[in-house]
Amino acid sequence: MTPRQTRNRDRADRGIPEATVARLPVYLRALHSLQDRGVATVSSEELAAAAGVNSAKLRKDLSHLGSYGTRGVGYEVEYLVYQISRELGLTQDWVVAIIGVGNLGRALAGYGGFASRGFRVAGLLDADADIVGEEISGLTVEHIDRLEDIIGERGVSIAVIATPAGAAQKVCDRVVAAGVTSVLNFAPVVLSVPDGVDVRKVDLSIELQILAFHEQRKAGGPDDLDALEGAAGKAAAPRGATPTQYVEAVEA
Ligand SMILES: NC(=O)c1ccc[n+]([C@@H]2O[C@H](COP(=O)([O-])OP(=O)(O)OC[C@H]3O[C@@H](n4cnc5c(N)ncnc54)[C@H](O)[C@@H]3O)[C@@H](O)[C@H]2O)c1
Repeated sequence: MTPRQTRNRDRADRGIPEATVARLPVYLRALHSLQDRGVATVSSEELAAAAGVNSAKLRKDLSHLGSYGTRGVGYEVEYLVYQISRELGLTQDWVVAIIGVGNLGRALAGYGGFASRGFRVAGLLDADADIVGEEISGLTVEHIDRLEDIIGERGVSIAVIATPAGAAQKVCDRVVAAGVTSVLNFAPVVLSVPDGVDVRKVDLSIELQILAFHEQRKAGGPDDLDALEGAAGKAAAPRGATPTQYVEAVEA
């Protein structure tokens, strides 16, 4: 069993809800910014406000990690960063391959923030012979024909798909067949994957549409999110929800 599978099983055994897992990166980001400001301890109210959730939910989430804070003092920032990082599997390095090295793939390849968070880009792959061989951020773009070898040789565990929509499912099938069980999909298509494979989809146009909705509301449009949620027949997003929280609520 891989370390990731072991951790998932442990998490399932301890019954950490998926919704809690989805909020842990948000807490971590807030904690990192507290660390940057030299803050050593934080109350649940402060951390909850920084993360945009209510403090009761935050305390419940953190209790799943066995972290209860100290009455009157709060949580020790450094230790909480460690606990959440450990839970999310960020205390080890993850090897990432980016497939599709066009506008988006290049931007992702050049982003320095992955490495500092434990994600090492070890492969850039493309189908276009004109792009293959190009050097981007210290890596040479390789041909998609080498996908399976690269995944195996370099221990790739996360595939980032930045191909056009029409190519994404086939690429996904190949990475999954090669043993990758985590896919970050930027292509505007819903990928089908077997059980045991996690796909996260990033869609900036959805985020923009939600911001447009909030803009309209600020300008005196529909009063709140209920109309949109009602139309979609979905559960209510928290009032003042960030776009990401809104999407999570709508997708729940
Ligand atoms: N999720 C978002 O918010 C967001 C934002 C922008 C673009 N996108 C999507 O991301 C994808 C990439 O956008 P882009 O602007 O970089 O496009 P692009 O055309 O610049 O790049 C796509 C790259 O994929 C390569 N490619 C095509 N088929 C392939 C295959 N079978 N295997 C490997 N590589 C292949 C192409 O050669 C090209 O280099 C598109 O699907 C686009 O719709 C998503």
